[in-house]
Amino acid sequence: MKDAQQQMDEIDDQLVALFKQRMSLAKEVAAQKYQHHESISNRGREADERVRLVKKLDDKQLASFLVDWLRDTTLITKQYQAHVIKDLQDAEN
Ligand SMILES: C=C(O[C@@H]1C=C(C(=O)O)C=C[C@H]1O)C(=O)O
Repeated sequence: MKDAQQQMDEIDDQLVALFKQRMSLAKEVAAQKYQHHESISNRGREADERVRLVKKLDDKQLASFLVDWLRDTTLITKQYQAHVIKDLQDAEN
């Protein structure tokens, strides 16, 4: 049990590094969306990614849990992008 929990903590360390990387890229995408007056949400891309990743997971039992995880991740990403765009707007005024 201890060993499994320790391994989960190590995975969390990797997730934090990946979270930071993903949010940094989301910031770049947000700036491009702001520049081109595009909406934050891209439901088509979200749906395509969901299909691709569920296929990649290849696990029927885990599929709906992955979909929930992706939904939360995408929501948090879009909240961050809204925050980034607000900062860009404020900087212009
Ligand atoms: C990161 C983007 O912005 C939004 C967030 C996404 C995500 O977190 O996967 C996907 C599409 C968009 O709704 C993007 O357009 O690529």
